[in-house]
Amino acid sequence: MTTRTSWADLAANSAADNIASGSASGSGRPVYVPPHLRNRPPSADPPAPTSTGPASSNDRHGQGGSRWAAPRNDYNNRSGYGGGGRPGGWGGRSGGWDRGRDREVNPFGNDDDIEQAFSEQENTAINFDAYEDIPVETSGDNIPPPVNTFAEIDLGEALNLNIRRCKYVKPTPVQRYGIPISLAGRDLMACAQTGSGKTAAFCFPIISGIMRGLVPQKSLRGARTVFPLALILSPTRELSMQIHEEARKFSYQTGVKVVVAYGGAPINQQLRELERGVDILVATPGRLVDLLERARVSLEMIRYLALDEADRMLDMGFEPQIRKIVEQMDMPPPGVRQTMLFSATFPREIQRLASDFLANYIFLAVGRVGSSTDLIVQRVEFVQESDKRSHLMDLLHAQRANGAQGKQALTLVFVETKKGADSLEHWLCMNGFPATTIHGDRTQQEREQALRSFKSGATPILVATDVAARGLDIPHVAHVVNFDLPNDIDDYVHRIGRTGRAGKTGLATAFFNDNNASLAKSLADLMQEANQEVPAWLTRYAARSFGGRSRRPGGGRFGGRDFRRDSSFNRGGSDYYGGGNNAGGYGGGYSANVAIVCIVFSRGIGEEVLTKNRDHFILSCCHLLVIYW
Ligand SMILES: Nc1ncnc2c1ncn2[C@@H]1O[C@H](COP(=O)(O)OP(=O)(O)OP(=O)(O)O)[C@@H](O)[C@H]1O
Repeated sequence: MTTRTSWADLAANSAADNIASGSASGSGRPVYVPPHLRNRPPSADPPAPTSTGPASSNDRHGQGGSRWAAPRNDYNNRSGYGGGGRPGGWGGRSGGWDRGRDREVNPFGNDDDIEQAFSEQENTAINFDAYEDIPVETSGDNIPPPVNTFAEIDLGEALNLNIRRCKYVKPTPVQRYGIPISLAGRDLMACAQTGSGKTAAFCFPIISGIMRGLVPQKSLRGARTVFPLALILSPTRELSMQIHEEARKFSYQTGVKVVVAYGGAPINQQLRELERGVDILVATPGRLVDLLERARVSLEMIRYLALDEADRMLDMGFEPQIRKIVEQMDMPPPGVRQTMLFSATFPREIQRLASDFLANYIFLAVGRVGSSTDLIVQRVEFVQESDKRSHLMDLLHAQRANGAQGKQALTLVFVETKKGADSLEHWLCMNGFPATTIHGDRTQQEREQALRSFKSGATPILVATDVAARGLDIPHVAHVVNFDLPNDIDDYVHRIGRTGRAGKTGLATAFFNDNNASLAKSLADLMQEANQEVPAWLTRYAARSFGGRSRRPGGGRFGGRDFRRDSSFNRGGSDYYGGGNNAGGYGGGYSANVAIVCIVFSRGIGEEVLTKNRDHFILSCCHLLVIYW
């Protein structure tokens, strides 16, 4: 890799006069300076060196302690909430970390110069035509209007520069609508299709808000507790790492510091990183609870809370932890903090739970809630269990024969169990197909190594459990194979969404047999809605089946979105929903037509049935009485 000056650094340094120093004068010791104090006149210190060495965005954990400044000092000199507005516009805030001895690693690498980067924009940009006709619905009070360009949004100079470095030419629909809503300080529940740019939609307003210095800072002198201003929670370690990497790019030289904390990695290293200062903490719930219980992190100063894959974060697996973090620690309540929930799927009962975390929020749906994008060609093939391996082999051979014209085409294969993943990987390797696995029984190091090897194309087949189903943005995944279909149609939507991202097309193949009968109806409905060819045999299965675990009330393009519009929700005198725009066309959906359902089970079976069908029960019942014997 070349180590010449990156275009990003050149651009930043051309505005050297504006670079905020923030170094502790006199001490010679670099200190963390909170963002609201960084908009200072340039100091005598030299600007940051323009070459950052060969560090890549993936070597975060190998950097030892050299990346950031010494432990943060007291930063009590603060502005209050909402205080001050934006004096003098944004132009002056392009500096970042203390530039005494330490420097911010350039997360864009050192690969391009300015000219080259901008000339490449056209080629690499998202295919926006793919989003032209996408239906968008918003509901709630006083909804800020959408924008058409990033230039229309006052995000700040340094962030705008990073958006250009990312080669984002214009905002995707979820960004066009979502960013103005969040910048206006409103809570948001946003549902948009996989691969449509939700990460930036929640990161930009957070970074911009912190840059504006509207958030007070706090530290306790001598204490080791840190007080992040924003918290981004995601369900998996790999997704948290990815969000962290994205957020670091967006916040490069803005002065906003992003730190990640997730399980499976040594906590001491993460503690050290936190001690160097944190504005935005990206975390998985388990590790965050650990940090909170050790009193190493306080949520007292949280101004922004974002839940990525919010429906997953609020389903049974995570809900208790999320409630603990959000409701039982020291986080400011809804209305004081700003809360943003994002996902591609938002079952109604989860929306209901989620509303506990929000204040007078706006609901945004880009495309139908939980729909898949029609950029993904979906195929379903009837394959008996015993034939699955040979069928997969046929697919892979055909793929090889068709060739990807020198480009690395990656295949992601989803299976049900961790054992199944290991055994399929072994079998593939034995048959000459380089494969690796990612699942919960592998060490974190192995998981990260597997992902790296897959991304690089060294092992172009990744066999995965649902741990890789959500959020991961891996370029060049050309084919997703559902070797084992999931029980839940929403999981299917997220899995196939690992391909066909950012306006690109992709292919998803599912192996279906009698074991998947309960998914037939929701799968057929989903495919039909995404203009896919539904095999006649699947339609017959669908006609026979009860409907699977479909949590999609209403049906039709705009059936059932914001749950506040559901008549059964409003019946009890609830007054959540306050109007909105684009009304009309909402399907009725489920109604609470069963007062009490009494289920009598033997213990083991009953628990399993209940666990698997909880959401369905919640949808259909007001009260559920369960008796075991
Ligand atoms: N405005 C934009 N212009 C060009 N590319 C963009 C833009 N916004 C996002 N992208 C790119 O699109 C890809 C998908 O974005 P992202 O991972 O945020 O999708 P997502 O909606 O969160 O998907 P998922 O539902 O799977 O989590 C990323 O590679 C991102 O860099």
